[in-house]
Amino acid sequence: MGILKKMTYEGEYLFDPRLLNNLEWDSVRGWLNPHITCTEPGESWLLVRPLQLADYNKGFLEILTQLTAVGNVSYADFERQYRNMHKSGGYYVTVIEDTRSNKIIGAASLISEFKFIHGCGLRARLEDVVVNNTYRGKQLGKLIVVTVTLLARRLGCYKMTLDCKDHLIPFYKAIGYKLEPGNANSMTMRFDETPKIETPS
Ligand SMILES: CC(=O)SCCNC(=O)CCNC(=O)[C@H](O)C(C)(C)COP(=O)(O)OP(=O)(O)OC[C@H]1O[C@@H](n2cnc3c(N)ncnc32)[C@H](O)[C@@H]1OP(=O)(O)O
Repeated sequence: MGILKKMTYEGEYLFDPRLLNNLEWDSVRGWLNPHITCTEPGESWLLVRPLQLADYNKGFLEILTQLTAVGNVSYADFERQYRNMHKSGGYYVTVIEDTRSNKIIGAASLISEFKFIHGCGLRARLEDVVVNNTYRGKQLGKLIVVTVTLLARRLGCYKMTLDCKDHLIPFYKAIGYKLEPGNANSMTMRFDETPKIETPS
């Protein structure tokens, strides 16, 4: 099974695309109106899938600049970091492609983390959510976030958390995220505005 699984996606996708099939979309009915899913996103030209190396040339980094500073990332940098993520495991960078233009128009990352607590459980973090500004307001933000959230559930994570600006609280509340009383603070210590990309030894 291990070898078969590797042959079908390794090198092609950051993670096995079959993980996005048959997620529990019925459990989130009402959050997206009309109801769309990652496998039936409402338009034939919308494709929700794991990140690929080829996305470097499909505008993946360009849309991330609508979220934060990306810096000068060469293809070699991108490939090294992609392979770091693949090797490390636990990185589920998911994108939406407009197949008419072959451009990445949305992205969100689920990062899973092994814990000793919660019975050696797995927790999830939501990171780097963005939709290209010309495609906003069409539920694609909700679609990509709910996709990776359902994926976290499928992976067996006991919770998924995120940090966001105040004005986005209603966006996340509409898709099930809650501010837990006494537990909704986010604190930061910055070491570097543009962290270096390094390969773990
Ligand atoms: C964990 C993190 O990564 S937090 C960082 C989030 N990303 C960013 O801030 C990057 C810039 N912003 C974006 O890329 C987009 O505005 C996103 C991803 C936040 C939302 O994408 P969209 O495709 O526009 O979202 P979508 O169409 O699914 O909107 C759903 C609802 O959220 C609301 N909403 C969307 N964006 C915003 C916003 N910036 N501020 C307030 N409300 C918003 C919409 O009004 C809509 O409400 P409705 O369903 O009642 O009409």
